[in-house]
Amino acid sequence: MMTNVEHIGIAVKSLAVSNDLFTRLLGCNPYKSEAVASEGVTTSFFKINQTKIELLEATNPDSPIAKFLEKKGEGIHHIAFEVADIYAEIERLKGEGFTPLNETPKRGADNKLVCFLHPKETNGVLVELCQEIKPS
Ligand SMILES: CC[C@H](C(=O)O)C(=O)SCCNC(=O)CCNC(=O)[C@H](O)C(C)(C)COP(=O)(O)OP(=O)(O)OC[C@H]1O[C@@H](n2cnc3c(N)ncnc32)[C@H](O)[C@@H]1OP(=O)(O)O
Ligand SMILES: [Co+2]
Repeated sequence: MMTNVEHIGIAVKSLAVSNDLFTRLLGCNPYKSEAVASEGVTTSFFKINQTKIELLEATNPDSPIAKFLEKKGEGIHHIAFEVADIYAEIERLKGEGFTPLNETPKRGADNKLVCFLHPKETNGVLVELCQEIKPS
């Protein structure tokens, strides 16, 4: 089952500009910046108590973020939920009639395994599942 909102993903044109904006807005600096080449993004993470904000800038024109920006402009891109066992959650959601975009979890940012559901199946909200990768 999903346990909490792990992060809110926000598509931005420029991390440099938005890092400054969110630093002023939230009153704290980002705690990390990380590129995820497989997704064509560079991310920047802010954390206030248990709430995380993930800023995402596209690193190539084929990136989902580039397409999103082209179509919708800057704004909330996805909501990520934390799960304890992403494999079990994928199976549970399939049993509920959802079709995960990637049945095999992929490596995300911030030391996570991730999976996405299509916004068409979730009232127009791109949903991400995140499981912390535990040290083996
Ligand atoms: C993993 C690293 C990091 C992390 O947290 O660890 C990330 O979060 S990376 C985030 C970037 N990666 C992804 O978003 C992967 C999952 N996304 C996708 O596979 C695609 O973006 C997909 C399938 C959601 C849409 O791709 P498509 O090529 O179909 O794009 P279209 O522009 O044709 O969109 C089709 C349809 O969906 C609507 N749409 C697209 N993106 C979103 C969105 N983020 N939220 C809501 N709706 C979205 C788009 O408007 C189109 O609707 P239509 O009514 O047909 O115009
Ligand atoms: Co995310």
